Amino acid sequence: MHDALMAALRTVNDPELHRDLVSLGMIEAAELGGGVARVKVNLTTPACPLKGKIEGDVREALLKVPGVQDVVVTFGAMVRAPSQPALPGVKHVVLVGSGKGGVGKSSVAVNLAASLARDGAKVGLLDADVYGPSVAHMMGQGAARITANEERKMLPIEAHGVKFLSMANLSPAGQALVWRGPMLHSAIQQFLKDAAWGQLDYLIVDLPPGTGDVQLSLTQTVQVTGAVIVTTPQDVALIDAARAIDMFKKASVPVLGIVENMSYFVAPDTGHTYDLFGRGGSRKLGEQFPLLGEVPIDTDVRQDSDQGTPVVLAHPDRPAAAVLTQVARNLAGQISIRSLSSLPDQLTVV
Ligand SMILES: Nc1ncnc2c1ncn2[C@@H]1O[C@H](COP(=O)(O)OP(=O)(O)OP(=O)(O)O)[C@@H](O)[C@H]1O
Repeated sequence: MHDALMAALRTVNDPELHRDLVSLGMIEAAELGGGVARVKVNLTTPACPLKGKIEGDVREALLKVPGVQDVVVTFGAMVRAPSQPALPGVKHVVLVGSGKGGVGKSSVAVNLAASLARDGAKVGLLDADVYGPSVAHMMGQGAARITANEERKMLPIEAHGVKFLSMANLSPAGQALVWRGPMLHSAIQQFLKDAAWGQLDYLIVDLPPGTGDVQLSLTQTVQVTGAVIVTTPQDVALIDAARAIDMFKKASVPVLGIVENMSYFVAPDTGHTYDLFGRGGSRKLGEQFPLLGEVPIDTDVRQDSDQGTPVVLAHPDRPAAAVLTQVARNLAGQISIRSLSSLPDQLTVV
């Protein structure tokens, strides 16, 4: 009967990876007892954007097998590392960049990290926006100070299920750090390599805006899975975003997708939607990059940040939070696609 179940499961494709669940090695167990088929599917990320669809397709396929009256699908998840993991213990480093400042890059980075962690992934967040580190404040840990373990490695601070490091937690509160190029390079190296990140599925890196030394230094320091570009819809922001895309291209960093932030505003009193900056402009950046989501302007995004809890956790039902959650899942899906496209045709079959 196991064979019959597996044969049926071979007809179910992962909708994003376009290969069947069996050859992808995603079926951990499949058994039939008392007319009930019990299947455990191991997803390629706990933040799988298409979990519901996979469950429906598995159910439909198994109900066609003679003797199956009911189907129980359970899920596990294991994020697969690329052939060359980014850092020891860290599977994927994802850069969050923007061409220009103030487009909401840090807000997106923080909410991506919190959302992936809430979905069950092991997540780190590195604030490499050394000129304006805001992650610590947005995580409600502006006053925390970084300590070291017995191996003299920096211990990331933990909040909202995310481990993070920020320059803001090194310097006395409210004081700016003045860094020059080589110091910046070594500071970022240390944050990446001399920190006790432990086991991480995703290390999200909030880059400084623009296309300067820090961004390049990072792409040369570790094997990066890819970059997310945050932009707003107006032409000036898009021109700068195109420049950032070009920088990543030259550094051989794949662009995993675009996030259009402050895309539109829904008036709370009338429900009217206003495209303040000309919504949808990021599609002009080219069809070749997935649009991970269009995030509306929502005062809760700012207020929750100021109060130290990302909006995806503080107000998950707000439209902006729902989009940001979907952006995180779409990103996780893109990372799975990237990691699996480099794997052989046939993986372990149970
Ligand atoms: N979708 C949104 N709705 C409302 N406010 C937002 C939204 N996104 C970001 N903001 C607010 O806009 C301001 C700038 O956001 P943020 O600091 O994330 O931008 P940034 O691109 O990282 O900026 P910098 O270039 O300074 O690093 C913050 O006050 C933030 O709370």
